[in-house]
Amino acid sequence: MSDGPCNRESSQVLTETAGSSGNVASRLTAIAKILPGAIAIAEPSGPAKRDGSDRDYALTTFKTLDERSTQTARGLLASGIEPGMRLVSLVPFGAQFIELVFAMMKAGVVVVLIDPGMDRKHLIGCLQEVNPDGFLGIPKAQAIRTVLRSKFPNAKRNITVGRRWFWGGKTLKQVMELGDQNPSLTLPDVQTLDDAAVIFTTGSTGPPKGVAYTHQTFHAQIDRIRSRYEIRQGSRDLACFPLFGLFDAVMGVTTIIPDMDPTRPADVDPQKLIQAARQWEVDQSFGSPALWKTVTRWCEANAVGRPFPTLKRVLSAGAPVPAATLQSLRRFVHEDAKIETPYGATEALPIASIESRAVITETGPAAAKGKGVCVGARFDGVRWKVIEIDDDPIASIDGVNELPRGKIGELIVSGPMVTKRYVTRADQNALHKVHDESGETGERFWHRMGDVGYLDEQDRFWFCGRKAHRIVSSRRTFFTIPCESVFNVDEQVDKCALVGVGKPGEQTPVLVVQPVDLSVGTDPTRAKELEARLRDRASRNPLTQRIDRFVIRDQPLPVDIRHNSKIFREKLAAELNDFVV
Ligand SMILES: Nc1ncnc2c1ncn2[C@@H]1O[C@H](COP(=O)(O)OP(=O)(O)OP(=O)(O)O)[C@@H](O)[C@H]1O
Repeated sequence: MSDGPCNRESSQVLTETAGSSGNVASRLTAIAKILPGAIAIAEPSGPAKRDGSDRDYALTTFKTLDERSTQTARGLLASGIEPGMRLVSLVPFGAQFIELVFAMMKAGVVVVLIDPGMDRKHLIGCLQEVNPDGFLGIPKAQAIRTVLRSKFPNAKRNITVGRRWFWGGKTLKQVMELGDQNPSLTLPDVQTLDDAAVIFTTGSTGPPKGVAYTHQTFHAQIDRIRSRYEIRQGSRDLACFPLFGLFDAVMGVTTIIPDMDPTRPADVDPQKLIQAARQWEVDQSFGSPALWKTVTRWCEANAVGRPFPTLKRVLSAGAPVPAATLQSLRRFVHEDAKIETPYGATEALPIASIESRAVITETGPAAAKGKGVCVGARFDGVRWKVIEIDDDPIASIDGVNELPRGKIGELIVSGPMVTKRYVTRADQNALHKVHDESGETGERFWHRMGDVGYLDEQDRFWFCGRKAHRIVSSRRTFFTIPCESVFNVDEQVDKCALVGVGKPGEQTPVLVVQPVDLSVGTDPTRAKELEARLRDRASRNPLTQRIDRFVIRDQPLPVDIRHNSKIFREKLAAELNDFVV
């Protein structure tokens, strides 16, 4: 497969990165030199005004962000923390979070980032497996860590962000004082291939996996995101997806921290976003599909005109975004806005992207007929193949059977943004990494995304669901996304999930439906009406003809915490299997 037009851009990307030090945090220092007085972060301070007028914000310039993170990095090193140590960040998203992540990276620390909203059992398991050298966290987090300390035998370097109570370690204030007292302490010389972070997957297919990020991974991500989305210094981003604040800072973009609970994006108050967007003339925003659904629903019911007139770049990732949501959102943002849906995974990001107009006019209507969700064309430097589905490890690329265009299989990817290994649940490495001795790709391995779909004639990927969620009956395989799309077009269906009951090979597909009006689930007459309509839809499409079991719920479907958008189909399947057994 040729890289075609990507080659020119790749050399440009390489040149851009080559000039900087290996440490991704050095990009912040470079930006601070160019834009010292520009605002890096604006964070609401005090409550929103009742009349919706301008509110107060605490401001951090790029110069301050860079200087303070350097001072803290020196303090970390002076307090005995060594490059390469793993420190867990347990600081809520905000200006301080961004500053501390840069400080840890400048000190050469491997930053462990974990979703605070993650299921408690998984959270403790993930942290235990990561075996951290310490925790940098707010008092509440340190108190819990102290109670559980036997689970973290190596966690000796603990820093409290705020007041320290009955546990040991230093406070951030003490660390910063140490930094101040050691102004000539040299920061480590970090290489691009050194580990920078451990970031966890969302856990849609079992407990979250800890992914090792090198500085190179971040460099590759930043270069591609900036170049494909034409992100310029001076932009203002309403960062509804916390990690994007880190990218903003190194791209010279101002991060406006929204007044919302980042662990519950679907519960965002759209009026607060509108107010912030107006006050800051925000031109960019990143949020999950569930967040944009909440926003568009509110705007449809309440908004007059365009509530986000300056918003020209909207990014939404993590799960498919329905064409209807995109179409609706277009009415509320700048008329020339680009609404992009990047596709990728914690292990490999970004892989592909598609703009809303292509979805609305072309790929969305095809998706509604069960063709899958087109996630677009690949990013510069990405290589991809669709191979025959296999649930076992594949040791070498020589052992894969590549499928022709249009055939559904599993997607494998390679490129500089693709991470090499899991550091927790390390057994998953064999199932997800494929060696490529030829090194033709520039990398010596491929990552199996765990997603199924196909490539079209324009080399775009059509996502058909997770490999682990496919339903294998005695007659055929059902892929979740194409089947569900056939039912999602019903105006009474909010979301639905196709899950399998029984053993793989003998599974029966069951469609579990979350109606728009949940009370339908407790009203047998209306539930029967909805079921009859869905049955009719099923019978009219060859893909869904064999689906004849429907469950109409009176509760929302379980979804992930990070995006509120990925349906936890495994939980549903377990519930149904228990029920049937
Ligand atoms: N634009 C998109 N459209 C559809 N699905 C997407 C998109 N972007 C990401 N995804 C889905 O999200 C997955 C990556 O999510 P993430 O890395 O957060 O963890 P996860 O895969 O949900 O969890 P786990 O790997 O632990 O099961 C992709 O493999 C894909 O299934």
